[in-house]
Amino acid sequence: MTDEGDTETLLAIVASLVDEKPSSEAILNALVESDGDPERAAQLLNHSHPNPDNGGGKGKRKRTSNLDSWIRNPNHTENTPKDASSSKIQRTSSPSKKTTPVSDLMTVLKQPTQQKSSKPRKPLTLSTPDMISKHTPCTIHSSVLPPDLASRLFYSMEESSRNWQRNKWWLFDRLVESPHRTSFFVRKTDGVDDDETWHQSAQYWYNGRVTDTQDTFTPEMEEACQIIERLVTQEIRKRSFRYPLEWSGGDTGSQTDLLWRANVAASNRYEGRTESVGWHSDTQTYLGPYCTIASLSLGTRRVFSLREVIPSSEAEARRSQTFNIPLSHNSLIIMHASCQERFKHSIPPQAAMDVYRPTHPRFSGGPIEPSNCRINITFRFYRPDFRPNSIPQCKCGIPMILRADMKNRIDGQQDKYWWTCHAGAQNDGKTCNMWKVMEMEIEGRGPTIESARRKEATSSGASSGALEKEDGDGTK
Ligand SMILES: O=C(O)CCC(=O)C(=O)O
Ligand SMILES: [Fe+2]
Repeated sequence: MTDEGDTETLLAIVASLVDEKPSSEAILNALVESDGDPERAAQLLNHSHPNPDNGGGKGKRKRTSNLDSWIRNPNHTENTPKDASSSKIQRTSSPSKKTTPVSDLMTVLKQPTQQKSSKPRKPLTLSTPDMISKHTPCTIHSSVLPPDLASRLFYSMEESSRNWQRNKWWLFDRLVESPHRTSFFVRKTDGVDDDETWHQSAQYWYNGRVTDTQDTFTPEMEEACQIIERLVTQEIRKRSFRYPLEWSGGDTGSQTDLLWRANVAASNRYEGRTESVGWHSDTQTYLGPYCTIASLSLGTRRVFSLREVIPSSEAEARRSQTFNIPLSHNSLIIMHASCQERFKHSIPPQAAMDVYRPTHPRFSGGPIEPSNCRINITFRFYRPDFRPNSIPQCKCGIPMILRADMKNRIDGQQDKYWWTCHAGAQNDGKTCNMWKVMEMEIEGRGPTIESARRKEATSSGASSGALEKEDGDGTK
């Protein structure tokens, strides 16, 4: 996972800007006080109380035009942690001494900052499917698998996940580590075609770390996937609005066709109430724009938080709202199109947590074994038009990653995506900093909802004939 927790990102950045490391608690408090701005938080920690709005206090550091050099060459001054009283910012488990959970430059650039003068709004708990559909681009589905399959899947994943690794990658000059264990799986029988190159994409999940892992769906995952694919397809068909850049391939209109298929899955293990994943949106390198992700919860109930990133153009007019959604065993949350473009999500640490008691024993006649573990499986449809050999490479010679420009999005019609260098994650923080705008048509990607509509208009004679471009075949 390339964009591990944004709160962790902020923690590491602030830590890199101060001389003596304050506690995570002190950094979080400073971040709360500075509305999530790492530079201001570092100033608060370095000085007693500079006021950036009236010219700054003594030693106020000038923001350089290049954030990268700003992060790499902090002008350290004295360090006086400020003990702020309230903390509405999402707390995550404390970073370890050697490693600090974080991410990459583009994540930093896309921080969901709050309005300068306003206090964060109180989080709203969404406890019913209707509330979730009303406030977010998600739908929730409880008891999605037959109970015995859900139990079998939980047991098998719980057992194998004991050996899963924590993701490790470089952020600037420090090695950081995810506050949970994770693993990536490729489907044996790719639901879309016979292409086996999805195995290459596993490397991306581990932040570019070369790995021999060739995990494929277990029989229980395959069984669950077949149920989930049908449900996701039904839910997509029910959506009243489809975004122009959504994938439209394979939709013949037949009700038995599957619009959405999972060809990979990523799984996370959260032990106890403190393991977490910080604020992030999922990188869209192989998912493409306006993707749909189906996330299955097994084991202990944890809260899933969503928070809208307010576009810069609306920052003065409205404030972001955090939504908390409790996810119980055997529930599926579908993050529909626009969720990765508009919202960040997280699994925050909790003050308390109920132990999970499986309905079925691990072995017939065996005892019920309570657990404090949550397993999450995100079933993902990697698009044929974003297959590994179509991903541009940066000057470092490795595949770039794709991100939506969340802060500058407009209306879902003309939004931008950026390809950016990702080498630094595994290269002692060294990156070529290359980036470029993703251009669907020029890169020959599709078919999309938009290109399918144009094709239909052209073939029905409704078009003026100006739109004659063929859709890409997705193999580039
Ligand atoms: O555990 C979850 O529900 C969320 C996991 C997640 O956000 C991810 O794997 O990208
Ligand atoms: Fe995610």
